[in-house]
Amino acid sequence: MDESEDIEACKSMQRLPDSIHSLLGLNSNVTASWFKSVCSIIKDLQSSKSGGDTQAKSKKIDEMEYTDSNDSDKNACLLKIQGTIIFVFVSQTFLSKGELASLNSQLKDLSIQRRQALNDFLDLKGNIRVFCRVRPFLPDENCGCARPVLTSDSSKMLLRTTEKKSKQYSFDKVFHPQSTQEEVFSEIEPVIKSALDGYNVCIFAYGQTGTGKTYSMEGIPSNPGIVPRGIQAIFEQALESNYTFQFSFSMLEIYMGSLRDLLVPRSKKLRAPKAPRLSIQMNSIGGIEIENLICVEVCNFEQVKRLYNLGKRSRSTASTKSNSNSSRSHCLICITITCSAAPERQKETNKIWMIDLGGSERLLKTQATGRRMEEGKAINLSLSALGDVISALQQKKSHVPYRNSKLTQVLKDSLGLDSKTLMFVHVSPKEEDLCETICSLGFATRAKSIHLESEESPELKAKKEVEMTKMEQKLTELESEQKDIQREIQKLIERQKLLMRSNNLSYGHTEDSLLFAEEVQLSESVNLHNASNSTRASPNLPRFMKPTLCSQKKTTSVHLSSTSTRKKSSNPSKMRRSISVYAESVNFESQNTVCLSECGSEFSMSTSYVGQGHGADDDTTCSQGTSEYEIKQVIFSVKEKSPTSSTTSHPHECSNRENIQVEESNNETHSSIEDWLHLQITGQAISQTACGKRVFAIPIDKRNNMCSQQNRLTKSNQEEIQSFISSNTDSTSKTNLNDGDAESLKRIIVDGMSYEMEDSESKQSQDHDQVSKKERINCEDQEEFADNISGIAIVSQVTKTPESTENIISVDSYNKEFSGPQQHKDNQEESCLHFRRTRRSLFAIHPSPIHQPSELKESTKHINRCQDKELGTDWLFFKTLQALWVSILVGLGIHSLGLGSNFFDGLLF
Ligand SMILES: Nc1ncnc2c1ncn2[C@@H]1O[C@H](COP(=O)(O)OP(=O)(O)OP(=O)(O)O)[C@@H](O)[C@H]1O
Repeated sequence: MDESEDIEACKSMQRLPDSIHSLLGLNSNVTASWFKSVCSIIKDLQSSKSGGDTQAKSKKIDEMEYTDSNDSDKNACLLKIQGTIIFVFVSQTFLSKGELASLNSQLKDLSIQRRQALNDFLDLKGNIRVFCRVRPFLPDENCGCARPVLTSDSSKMLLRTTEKKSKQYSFDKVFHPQSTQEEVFSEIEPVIKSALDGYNVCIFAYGQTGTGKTYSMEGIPSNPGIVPRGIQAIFEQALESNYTFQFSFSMLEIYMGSLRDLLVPRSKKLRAPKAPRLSIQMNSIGGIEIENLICVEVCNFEQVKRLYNLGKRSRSTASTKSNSNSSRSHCLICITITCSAAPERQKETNKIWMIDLGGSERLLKTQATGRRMEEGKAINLSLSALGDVISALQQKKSHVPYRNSKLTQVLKDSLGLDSKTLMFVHVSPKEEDLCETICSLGFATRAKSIHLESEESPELKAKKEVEMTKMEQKLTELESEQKDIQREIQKLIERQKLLMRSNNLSYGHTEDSLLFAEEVQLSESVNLHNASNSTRASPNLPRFMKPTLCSQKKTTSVHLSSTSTRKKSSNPSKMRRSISVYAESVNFESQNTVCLSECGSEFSMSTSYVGQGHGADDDTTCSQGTSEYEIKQVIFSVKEKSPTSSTTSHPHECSNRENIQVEESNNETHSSIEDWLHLQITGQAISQTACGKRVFAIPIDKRNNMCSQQNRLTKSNQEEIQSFISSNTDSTSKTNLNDGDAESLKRIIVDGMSYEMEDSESKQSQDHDQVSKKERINCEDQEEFADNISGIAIVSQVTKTPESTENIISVDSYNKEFSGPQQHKDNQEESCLHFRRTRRSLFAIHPSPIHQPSELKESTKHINRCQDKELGTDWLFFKTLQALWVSILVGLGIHSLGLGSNFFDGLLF
C-alpha cells in the first residue's frame, strides 16, 4: 500500500465509528452480512498493523456474534464493533508512536554517519581547495590576440608565457571561460552542507581587477553567483535537515585596513554622526567577534537578499582603468549558523564567510595615483597576508601569521583547523594581462603549496579518486536513506493525526467505547513504554493519575495553542533570549508523545528570536552579565518570526497548523523587511545634542510596522526624551523627569559620552568616511526618511559575554525600565532591535557637568567638589614644599657667596 492509499484507508476507517454510531438508531438496516463484512474489515486492519498483545486482545472480534433477536441486542453488537474499532485505532496510534521513536533514532544515527562521511570526503578532497576560473572575453574586448591561458584538463592549466614556452599550474579544478555559474556552485554545495554540520567555511574570490570576482560571487540577476546560490542552498538544506537552525547575517568591508559595517548606511551630511567603530575581539573560546557589527537575524533567502542589496549600496567602489565599477575593498559576508539542539554538530555556532576580495593589481600597470594607489597598496598588502596565512596552514606550520592584516584577523577562527576553505582564483584571458595572471597563479600556487610539494604519483591519485568516488556513493546512499526515513516519519505523523482524530470522534459516542478504549490504551501504553525509552509516556502511573480521555482532547488543543503562544524557554544557558514551546504535560503522551516531546526541544530553538514573552526577570538577568563584546544585533519582530522555526523543524513536528502560520507570516515578512530596511537606513539618525553627546536612537517609522509595541516609547515618553535632549542645549532649563527617568537618562548620557570618546579614537574610519562621501551612492532618500522620523527609542547599555546572552539589556528592557510597570507589562509581546554595548564603555565616562538631569548634575557637582577638595590639599602641600625648597636653595647660595646681613641691609636702604 503506498502512502496515499494508506492515508485514504485510514480516512475511511476514521469514518467507520461514526457510521456505526449513526446506525445505532436504525437497527433494521443492520443485517448479519453487513456485520460480518465490518468484522472482516476490522480483522484485516488488525492483521495489517497490529501485533503481539494487540492481536491477542483483538480476538474479541471473532467472538462477536450477530444476534438479531431484538433491537437492544443489535445495539449492543454495534457498540461492541464500535469499541473494537476504537481499540484498533488506539492500538495503532501507540504502535505508530513506537515506530516513530525508532525511526527518529535511526534518523539520528544516519545523520551522524552522513556528517562523518561528508567530513571524511571533504578531508580527502582537501580542507583548503584552490580553483581557477578563467574569464571569457567581454563583448568590447579584442579577442583576436592569442590566448595565453589554456586548460588542458579539469585540474591543470597551461599558461603560454612566450611564443614557445608555457607553464603548467595545477588546481583542484579549473573552470574554463565557458564554465557556468552552476558548475562553479557544484563545488560549493558540499561545503554548504558541511557548514550546516557545524564547520566554519570561507569562500574567497581572488584575482586581478576586472577578472570576474564579483561576477562569481554575486553574479548577475539572470545568472546568480555563489552568494545567492549558497544562501539559498543553506536555507533549503536547513529545511531538509532534522534540526532547526538560526541564521544571522552580517556584511562588512575592509577598506584601507579598517573595518566598516555595510549594513550601516553612510550619511551624506557632513555633521552626521559616525557609526561606532568596529573592532576585532576574541572570545574566551577563541572565537572572533566583531565589536559593534550589526548582525541581523534572518530566516529566509528573501531577507538576506534585501540586506545584501542594502549592504552592497554602501560598498566602496570606483572607476579604474581596468574596471569601471571596481571594488576598492574586501567585501565580507558572514552567515552565522546556530543550532543548539544538535549535539553531534561540530560547533553549536559556526560561520560561513563569503568574501569578494579587492582586485589585486600591479600599481605600475594601473598607473594609479593618490587614493587609488593607496587603496591598491592596502589591498595588495592584505592579499599577501592572506596568502601567507593560507600557505602556513597548508604547510601545517606552527606559527600562522594571522595578525598581519585585518582580513586575516577577522577570519582567524574560520581559517585553519577543521574549517573548510575554498579559494577561487580568477584570471583574465587577455594577453596584456599576462603579468597579472602570472601573479595570480603564483598566489594560487602558494595557497596550494602542500599539494605541489607532495606531488602525488598517478597511482596514488587514482587510488584517491576511487576512494573519493566510494565515499561520494556512500554519502548519496546515506542521504537518500535519510530522506526515506524522513518521508516515513512524515507519513506516520499523518496517520497519527488521523487516528487521533478518529479516537476523539469515537470517544465522544459512547461511554462503553470510551472505557474500553481507555483500558486498551492503558495496557498499550505499558507495552509502549517498555518498547521505547524515548517516549515520555507515563504508563506506570496509576489510572487515577492518568489524564482522562476528555483531558487528552483538551490538551491537544492546549498544545496547539501553546505552540502558537510560544512560551519562553527556561534554559538559562542559551546565548540569546529563547522562547520555548516545550510541552511538559504528560497529557500529550497518550496522544502524540514522541512527536511532541521532540518537537518541544526543536521549537525552543526555532523560535528563539521571535522575541516574545520577555519577562522582567529575564531582562534583569541580562543586565547583570559581564561583557567583553559589543555587538548590535537586530532581531526581527514577531511578524518577522522565523519561518525556519517551523519550516526547518523536524519534519514530524510540522503540524499543518504550524505550516499555515509560516505561510501567513511569510507574507507579512516581506512588508516588514522593507520597513526594517528603512529603519536601518534611518538608523544612522543618531540624535545629536548640541554638546556633541550622542544618543543612539532607533527611529520608529510612522507606520510602526517593524518596531513592536514594546520597543516604542509612548508618545509622552518620546516627548519627555526629546524635551530632555533639547533642554540639554540650554543649561538653565530644568528637567521634570522622575528618579527612574533620570537614572535611565544618565545611562543614555554615559552612552553618549562613550560614543563620543570612541569617535575621537576612530579618526581613521572618519577619514574613510570623508573620502567615501565622494564615491558613495545616492543616499538622499535615506536622508529624507531620516528627517521624517516620528520618534526615538533609546537604546540602553548592553552587556554580553560571547557564551551568554542573558547579559543583554535590550531595547525593550530599557523601555520597560523607562516607562514604568504598566508598559513593562505590555511589553511582553515582541522585540525588534537589540543593541549591545560593552561594559567597558560604562567606565569610559568623561565627567561632563553640562546637559545632565538634575540628579546627575548634583552628583557630578559633588564629584567635582570632592575632586577639587582632594586636588586642593595636594596642591597646597606641594606649593609649601616648593617654597621651602627654594628658600633653602637661596639660603645656601647666599651663604656660599659669603654675603652677610650688611649686604642685605645695604640693598634695602
Ligand atoms: N565568467 C564570466 N562570464 C561573463 N561575464 C563575466 C564573467 N566574469 C566576469 N565577467 C564580466 O566582467 C566584468 C568585470 O567583472 P567583475 O566586476 O566581476 O570583476 P572583479 O574581479 O570583481 O573586478 P574588481 O576587482 O575591480 O571589482 C563584468 O562586466 C562581468 O559581468
